[in-house]
Amino acid sequence: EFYSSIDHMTKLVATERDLIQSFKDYVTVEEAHVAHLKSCLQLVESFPRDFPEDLEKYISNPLTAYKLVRRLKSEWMMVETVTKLSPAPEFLDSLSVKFQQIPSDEDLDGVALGLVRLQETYRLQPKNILEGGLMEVGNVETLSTDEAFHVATVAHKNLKFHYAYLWMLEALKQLEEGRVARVTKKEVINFLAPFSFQMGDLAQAIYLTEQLLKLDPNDFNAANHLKFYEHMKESIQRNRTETPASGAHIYVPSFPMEQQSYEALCRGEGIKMTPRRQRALFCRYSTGGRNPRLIYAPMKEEDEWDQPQITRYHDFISDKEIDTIKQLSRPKLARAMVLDHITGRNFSAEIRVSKSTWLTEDEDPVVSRVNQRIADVTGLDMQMAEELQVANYGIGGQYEPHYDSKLANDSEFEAVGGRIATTLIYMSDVNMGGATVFPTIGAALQPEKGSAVVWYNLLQNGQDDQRTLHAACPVLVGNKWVSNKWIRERGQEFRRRCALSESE
Ligand SMILES: O=C(O)CCC(=O)C(=O)O
Ligand SMILES: [Fe+2]
Repeated sequence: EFYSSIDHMTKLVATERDLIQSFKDYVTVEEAHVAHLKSCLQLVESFPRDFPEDLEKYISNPLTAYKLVRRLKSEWMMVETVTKLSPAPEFLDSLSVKFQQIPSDEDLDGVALGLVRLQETYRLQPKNILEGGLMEVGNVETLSTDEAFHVATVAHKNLKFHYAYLWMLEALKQLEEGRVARVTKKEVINFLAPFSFQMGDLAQAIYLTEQLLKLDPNDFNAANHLKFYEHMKESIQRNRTETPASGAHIYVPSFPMEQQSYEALCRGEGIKMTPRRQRALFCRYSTGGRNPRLIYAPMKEEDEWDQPQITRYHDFISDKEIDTIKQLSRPKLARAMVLDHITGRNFSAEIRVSKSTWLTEDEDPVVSRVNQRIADVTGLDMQMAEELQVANYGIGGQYEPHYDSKLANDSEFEAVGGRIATTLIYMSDVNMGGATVFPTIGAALQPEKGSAVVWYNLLQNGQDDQRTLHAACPVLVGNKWVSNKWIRERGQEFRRRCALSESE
């Protein structure tokens, strides 16, 4: 599928351009064909049409007989051939091959759902989206009535009722303004009227159902619904204490605290760093403990967080190295999987929407160079580290809160231990959204192209550090590329010493 990676989506632009050209070529050939048909028509129209009463006499002229038979045998046979001729079979064939590159229904719903997910996280109304919220990148887009209707139905199918409602209202508003659309007012109101009731807006349900009856006075369903709504209204007015049945169906999603905190952090709210603690965060040049490779080119090291320590290395990787890594990954990118702790199987899920792949050192010297640099700045042993993972996030691309260290059922676990540390390399800036956030501690890291952040997932006593729960916020505008390097416990015994106390 396309929607989970912007990189793959860009290919669709080429696909569309290609389709336009092919279709144009095809129409040219069809036009030539029609011109040919017209000339045939002209020819047959010149045939005699006024025959004398006495056909027998007429046909007994051998020249006439000859001409008639010849016409039927030759000209009409030609017409038969020409009309049966498929003018451009090769074009039709190539077109059907190209159609295979057209996104699936799943893709279409995926991008719509991505949009709704962004709305949820960043609290965006349709208005914010249509009137410039996303225009920073300089391309002004808006949604047509049919598109608004589609987004609404996808949101509804995915139980995102709040946004389904708002987009459906937007579609209706556009129709009332007289916009031309394939969807009709009746279809929209048919959806919206009972939906208004479910959303707790009885007055609107009544108003809309009346509109339906105006459009079609014989609408039996609408008449019945209206009776029911009127009855509800009366009973509410009669007995104000009676809880209105409207609203009974409202789906109120209850997010666990962590989820709320995650979304707030993504919006740039709720960052828990006191000024006092902030003053204790520093920037310095690091030689990785007099590492010979860093002595002459020390790393720009910055404290991002204190408890637990999260460190950022600026200019960790060059633009050229990034280009190479992207180039190596592009053909291999596939939808990222998550591990099911119960079955031990990998599966694709909305909680992780991105495409990823792994790069080995034999693929290019850049991979070993980057791995070496990770070893140099962390001072950890790379023998048991996982290969370099590269990920590209698509529209609404995200990774919901998780622990990198959680690797139940990992067969390697016994041999090489848990993921003691994570190095996350940002290979792009992101225009809007896409931060890496830590909901438990209230930290948010902005992607900065070329920088890398490092943290320990395990405490010094080897247990999971619960504070390292983290997430990749949905990308709102932009194309996010990252690389992950997970370093395993085994081999670090002499690099990172065990703690003396239980909880360090
Ligand atoms: O992309 C990010 O910001 C974080 C990615 C992440 O946490 C992961 O892939 O495990
Ligand atoms: Fe992670």
